[in-house]
Amino acid sequence: MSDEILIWGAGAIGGILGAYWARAGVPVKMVDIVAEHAAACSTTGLSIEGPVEEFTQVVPTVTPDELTGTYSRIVLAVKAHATEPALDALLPHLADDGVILSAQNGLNERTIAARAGAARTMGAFVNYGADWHGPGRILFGNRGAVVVGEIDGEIRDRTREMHRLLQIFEPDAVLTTGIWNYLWGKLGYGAQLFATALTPDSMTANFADPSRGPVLIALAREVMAVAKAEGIEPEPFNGFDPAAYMPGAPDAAAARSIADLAEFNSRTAKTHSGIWRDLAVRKRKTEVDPQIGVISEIAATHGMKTPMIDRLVALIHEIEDGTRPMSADTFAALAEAMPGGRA
Ligand SMILES: NC(=O)C1=CN([C@@H]2O[C@H](COP(=O)(O)OP(=O)(O)OC[C@H]3O[C@@H](n4cnc5c(N)ncnc54)[C@H](OP(=O)(O)O)[C@@H]3O)[C@@H](O)[C@H]2O)C=CC1
Ligand SMILES: CC(C)(CO)C(=O)C(=O)O
Repeated sequence: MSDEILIWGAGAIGGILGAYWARAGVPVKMVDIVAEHAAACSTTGLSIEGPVEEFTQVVPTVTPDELTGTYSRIVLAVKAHATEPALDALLPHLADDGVILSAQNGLNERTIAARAGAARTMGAFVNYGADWHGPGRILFGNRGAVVVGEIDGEIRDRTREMHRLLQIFEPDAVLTTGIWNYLWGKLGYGAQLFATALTPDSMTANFADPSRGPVLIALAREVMAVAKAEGIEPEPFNGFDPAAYMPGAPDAAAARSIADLAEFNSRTAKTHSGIWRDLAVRKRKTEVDPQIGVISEIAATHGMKTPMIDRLVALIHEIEDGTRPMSADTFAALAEAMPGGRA
């Protein structure tokens, strides 16, 4: 069995982790389906670009069909809708007593636990900003919250070890007994980010637009109400304040969180979300179903309705299908689902 940490998905999130760990001398290997990217990382090196830090680091990287061996620690960093196909190829390489760490947006830990077993699943919440710019090139746009924890809340030796490893990359990384609280917080923020991608505008331009604030607030309120029904107590991070969107919270608190998110996102070199990038640059499907659609499925188990989320998912699909543009009008179409009608 190999001692190397295996990173499955060497894109924006996984590639940065791999470059930092390799530079620190941590044995690491990456796996990615983009053969040109794997070749560049292994030979000329992976260039981390942007305002946080710039360096080039060789990181051994292979395509899934080239991988051999068994690994005790695998970091999964593919988009949420690639989780199942990635697991098909990954599971034969996971040691019986090994663990998969999900470094993704969404509730992928549920999918991983169903396939790999709960004992072989660990959760992470990542909010640093990064974009894959081409083979061997990743923009590190900004530092952001990084949190790790077991899905059953216990802290084990392996959890402490993963926390120590994450601190090599992000010194402020947090070790938590409540990883689901962070993942649900990110779902609320994630819904807002999907809404910003209905338009061509930057994340910060969306959060700073007074006419869009009420829509972004209504979306997060819907997600936080579902979190509450699930018995989750979402955690705040980088300007997103879950308490501000909880049932009964004053409008002023929500408005303050929106202003804080405008401010946080004004300081990144990654101006637009990964969702916007999938739609506008990569021209491909987004993670909307496993990341956002799942919220209405969970809401239904509590007898709750999520009209804003449902409308958001439908609008993103229409952009993916080319039947709607990314525009202010498309954002306005989301506003029509607000409680009481338009903002
Ligand atoms: N980028 C960011 O700033 C942030 C992203 N996240 C989350 O992190 C997760 C990863 O996103 P991100 O790094 O941006 O995505 P990227 O698309 O940049 O990276 C994922 C990489 O994995 C590759 N891949 C896809 N399927 C497989 C597979 N089956 N086996 C191996 N490799 C595969 C992709 O190839 P291909 O492109 O060809 O599909 C791509 O190179 C997502 O859930 C995202 O929402 C969270 C916080 C911030
Ligand atoms: C904007 C960001 C980086 C926030 O973490 C993100 O999650 C995304 O690009 O989808």
